[in-house]
Amino acid sequence: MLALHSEAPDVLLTGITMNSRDVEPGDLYLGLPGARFHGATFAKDAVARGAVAILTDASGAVEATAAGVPVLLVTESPRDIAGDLAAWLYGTSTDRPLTLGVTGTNGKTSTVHFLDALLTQLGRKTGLSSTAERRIGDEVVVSSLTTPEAPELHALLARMHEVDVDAAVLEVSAHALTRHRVDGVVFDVSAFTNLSHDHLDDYADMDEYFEAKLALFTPERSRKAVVSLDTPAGFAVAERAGVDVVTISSTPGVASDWTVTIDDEKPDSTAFTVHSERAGSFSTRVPVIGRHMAANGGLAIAMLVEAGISPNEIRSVLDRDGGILATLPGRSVLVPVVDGPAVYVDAGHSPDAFAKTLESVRSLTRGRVIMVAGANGDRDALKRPEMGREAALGSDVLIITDHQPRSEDPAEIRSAVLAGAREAKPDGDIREIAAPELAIRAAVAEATAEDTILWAGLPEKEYREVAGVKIPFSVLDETRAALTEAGWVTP
Ligand SMILES: CC(=O)N[C@H]1[C@@H](OP(=O)(O)OP(=O)(O)OC[C@H]2O[C@@H](n3ccc(=O)[nH]c3=O)[C@H](O)[C@@H]2O)O[C@H](CO)[C@@H](O)[C@@H]1O[C@H](C)C(=O)N[C@@H](C)C(=O)N[C@H](CCC(=O)O)C(=O)O
Ligand SMILES: Nc1ncnc2c1ncn2[C@@H]1O[C@H](COP(=O)(O)OP(=O)(O)OP(=O)(O)O)[C@@H](O)[C@H]1O
Repeated sequence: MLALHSEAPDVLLTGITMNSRDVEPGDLYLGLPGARFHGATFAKDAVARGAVAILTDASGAVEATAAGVPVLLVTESPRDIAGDLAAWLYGTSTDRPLTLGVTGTNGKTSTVHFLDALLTQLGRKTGLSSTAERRIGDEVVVSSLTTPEAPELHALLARMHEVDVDAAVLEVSAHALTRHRVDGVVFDVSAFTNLSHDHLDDYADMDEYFEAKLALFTPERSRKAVVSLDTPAGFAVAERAGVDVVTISSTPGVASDWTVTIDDEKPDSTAFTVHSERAGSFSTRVPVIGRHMAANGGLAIAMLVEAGISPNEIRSVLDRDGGILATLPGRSVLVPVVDGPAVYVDAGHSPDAFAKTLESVRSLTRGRVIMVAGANGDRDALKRPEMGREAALGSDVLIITDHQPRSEDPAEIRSAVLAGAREAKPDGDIREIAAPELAIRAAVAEATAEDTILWAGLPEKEYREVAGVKIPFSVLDETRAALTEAGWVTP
């Protein structure tokens, strides 16, 4: 499959990358075909930055050869070997920290942040890769994709090993599995959270999306798996996984190795007990609302026990600290208001995420639930009416607004969400306010101290992408400003 394309002198490779902009001197540059470009187009740039060899396919051969360094030709799909090549070059098959991975439609980011917090509480040095953040110990690494491309991922693990990171916690997206980004990584423990409607722009149907996730649970990718039975897909993963599986459930009445039961729900935390026959009970809390978040916290604890960390050590740290001390970026963030409405912002952008967060908000609200919601452009359009439906069914007042239209017409996105909402609740109080800064102000104007406002669907970023342009915008700052202008005190 591999062929040397030029009269190649010996070269010493010290790194590997598939992005010309990230090339370091001594790197092997992978010039791979993509949706927009062929990576070989950037071969000369890569060499100018210090690439000492190029790997490409037949269609990239001419441009790669013109760059003047040895070229390796891969006749079939070169992406398929990138992970193994990177693992070999960086030695990450053996020299890497304890590696934990989480996949599923929702709860990946939350679970890896719970894992990271708990490991830190246990005195372990951690590395983390999530949608929200990428970090090696205290060193922050810039991230764009949820799961980095294989060469970047292996470099990350190698660097973690170099600086004595004890455990790496990684979010594994379906795209990462489909696109070979985690190839060459064998997770010590991997986990499955749930499966619900999302990403049907990238996958033909839910079956294909499920198969993408299932690929994590093979001996090439995982040693052991903790699988949540909270959605029907969990049962199918447990049945079809090619590795040892232990199951966990937060659904009453479902038999599983680990169970999560809710003990208490507060506006700023959820107390729960996670139990297994072998490890006993852990009664603790997560600093965020929702039974689903307790399920994620229980999953994190179960993963650490299954990874071999002593249950008693975990129990004593949880008791000492009063729970898992995580800060979840943008996930059900409580905006403090003195004697006012409870206000949350949540990054959830799928029908099930809306439903779960609304359910927990409802159980904590004496008055009305006022929701500000929107959907993003250039992503699965089929889920928009379903998001509208869940939003309408779970709230008393629903304000549909613009989030990140990206290249799409925002009015069309709103109208799809509105259609689902109005169909589900024809007599509901459902409004359309395009500008998000006005939508949150309308929600605040409506709210009494007994009510809860939930603004869901926008990540905690410093911008919104509109017509391809990133406009400065902070969902948290905007919410605080709206509350202050309305006379509420926000400490
Ligand atoms: C569908 C998909 O995943 N596409 C990713 C993919 O694009 P591509 O292979 O089509 O690449 P391309 O842009 O045509 O470029 C071809 C090649 O030239 C290289 N290049 C390109 C330009 C340049 O100046 N130099 C250079 O070397 C690129 O690195 C690439 O290897 O490789 C690019 C480089 O790594 C990624 O930026 C791009 O992610 C796009 C932006 C994306 O939106 N991905 C989403 C769908 C995604 O992966 N999301 C999941 C999370 C989903 C979730 O759970 O919410 C994720 O893990 O992030
Ligand atoms: N276990 C769960 N079940 C259902 N919904 C959940 C669960 N955990 C979190 N959510 C909802 O999904 C939203 C996103 O959570 P999180 O960021 O942890 O998921 P994710 O899988 O990383 O998603 P993404 O990478 O697409 O942001 C949360 O803000 C919450 O609304």
